[in-house]
Amino acid sequence: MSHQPAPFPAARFRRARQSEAIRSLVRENALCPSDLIWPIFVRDGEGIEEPVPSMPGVVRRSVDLVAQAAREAFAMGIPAICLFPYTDPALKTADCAEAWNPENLSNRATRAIKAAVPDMAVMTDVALDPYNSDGHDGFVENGEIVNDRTVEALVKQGLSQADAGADIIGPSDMMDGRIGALRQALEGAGHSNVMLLSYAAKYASAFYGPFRDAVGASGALKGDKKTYQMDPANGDEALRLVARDLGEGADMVMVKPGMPYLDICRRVKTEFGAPTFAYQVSGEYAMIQAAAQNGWIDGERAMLESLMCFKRAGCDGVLTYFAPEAARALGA
Ligand SMILES: NCc1[nH]cc(CCC(=O)O)c1CC(=O)O
Repeated sequence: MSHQPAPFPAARFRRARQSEAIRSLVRENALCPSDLIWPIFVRDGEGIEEPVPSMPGVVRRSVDLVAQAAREAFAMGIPAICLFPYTDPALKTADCAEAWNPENLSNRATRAIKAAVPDMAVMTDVALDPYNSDGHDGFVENGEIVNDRTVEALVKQGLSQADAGADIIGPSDMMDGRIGALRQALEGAGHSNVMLLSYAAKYASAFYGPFRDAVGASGALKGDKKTYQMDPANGDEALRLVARDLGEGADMVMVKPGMPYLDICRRVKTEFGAPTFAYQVSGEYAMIQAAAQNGWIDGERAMLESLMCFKRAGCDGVLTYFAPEAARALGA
């Protein structure tokens, strides 16, 4: 590509910005509802929609209302939903066995969505934090988050999600070796079509705060997640992790959080060309909503701009709590 434009006035860049018709002709990227994966929170009960205070506009839904929400989202062109369970503290045990209970909330919600909207892709989360009384994504032994025993549990969890009908399994735990172990187990169990969307470059971030409220893990979390999630100072390491996970059998990779890590999105897409997703996490959502509620920014414009920027950075799609609102704003 030549970076030497003709001298003024042969080149007037404003010509290409003079009207919406012209701007739309030269626009480099597009944002559509089909770029969006909608993360939702599932809770027990029936007919319940319970607001999450730190995420205005986001609710925890009972399974029956999850199915209804999926129907509405699919009608707006959103192709995938990602499930996060709000687990009753009484079900959190040292062995995290609820994580692979075929009747756990996540598996029931998967079956309900698949029954209501068979063509909607269901993505599930592999990590132990919703089931672990200390809020960590892995087992804790003598203050250490242990890797290999955790991977064995993650495999059981992933298999139970595949058995329930999940299309895409998203390991968000950041243990080493889990993608290879999951891929091998899925192949062995006849789930060769189940996809792995690896949270390959997941950072130890302050932007997950509202999510931990939403799944009831905030009070529970002892310490931090810095021994398994990435240091925000690192970029090259993200490329090594993506290479590793693609090599172990990931079909798609994710960068998380999103907006502060667009440089990582671009580097991952340019380097590997694999399906690349960003997670616009709870804290990013909360920032935009809070500023909009205060009248400090135009919430809809900020939402659409932030989502378009993921496309420009090379992402194929975005996990975002804004999915239904964005689809509506895009005219779905
Ligand atoms: N396995 C945990 C998990 N899965 C998704 C998120 C965060 C999502 C968000 O903030 O929106 C987290 C939080 C964490 O790592 O503590």
